[in-house]
Amino acid sequence: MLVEGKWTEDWQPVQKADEKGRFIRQVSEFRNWITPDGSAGPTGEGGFAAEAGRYRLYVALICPWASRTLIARKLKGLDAVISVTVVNPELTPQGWRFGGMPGADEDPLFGARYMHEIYTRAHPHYTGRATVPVLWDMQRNVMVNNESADILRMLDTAFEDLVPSDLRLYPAEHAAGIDALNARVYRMLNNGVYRAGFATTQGAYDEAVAEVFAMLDELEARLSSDWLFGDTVTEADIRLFVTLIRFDAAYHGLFKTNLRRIADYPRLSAHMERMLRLPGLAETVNLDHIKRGYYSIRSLNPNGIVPAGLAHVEALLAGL
Ligand SMILES: N[C@@H](CCC(=O)N[C@@H](CS)C(=O)NCC(=O)O)C(=O)O
Repeated sequence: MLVEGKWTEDWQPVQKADEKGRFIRQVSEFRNWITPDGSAGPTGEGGFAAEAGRYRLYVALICPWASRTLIARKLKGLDAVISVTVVNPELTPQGWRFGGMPGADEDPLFGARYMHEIYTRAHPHYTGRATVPVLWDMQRNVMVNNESADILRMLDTAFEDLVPSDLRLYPAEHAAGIDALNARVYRMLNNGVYRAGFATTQGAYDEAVAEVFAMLDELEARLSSDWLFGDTVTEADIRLFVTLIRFDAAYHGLFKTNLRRIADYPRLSAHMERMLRLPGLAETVNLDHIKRGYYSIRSLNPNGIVPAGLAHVEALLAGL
């Protein structure tokens, strides 16, 4: 991670653990919002007006948090408005790097080799991990935001004058319900799989796995209609999908969340497929990056061997 703007130690996936060996994720630091007129958003400072070609998203296709933002960009029709740079999915001793395999881009703005260089450009004395996604302002050369939950939400409304859309990912009538479900899905499932995978005690693992499958069971029972809220896709569906699509490919094996696969849940499988059929959405999924990225985490998989299986997920993607 970076300490006072200097890369100080080899990259380790476990960020922080509590006294019981439970994995703790770092809190994001850059929290400004793009808004239609540049006024300040719910957090951070103003000065980030919606403009075509001004902003860039740095993402990893392995990363569920980054994928949330890519999906919102697709569903809101913002491809031509916000550009994207994809990092290499294999984490190096210096964290994310650019280029080096199909589907991984070089950094077009600064020719950086590592993502942490983007952070020190934004903040020369930054202390913390150089995470993705990052939303970058190419006009002012500053980081707008590095919290995917914020980016997902701002993309729903920030560009509506430039690119009108009928789709509301966070509709007012379901806002409270979405917030309540998001909080539980985040804790028990999205981050729950990481808490299982990076647990350093049996007790922390047992607790996390139980929560992961309690939430999958609950969502399987709940999904009696196509979407989690109302009759169209919302951000709650996006936040569920990014974990479902990685589950059988990575979490089931590497993170040992192996009581059941998503393929064993008919409604969750159908939801995943429904998402994949939304226009453009499948372009945000790269199974090769997901597998190679997760299985490159040496502390969990010392020899870096990528498993062969997964015919069912590959067949689903191939058949779209
Ligand atoms: N709160 C952040 C979390 C992002 C995050 O943890 N990203 C991971 C990849 S999935 C990362 O970049 N990790 C790099 C590191 O820990 O050094 C968000 O949701 O945007």
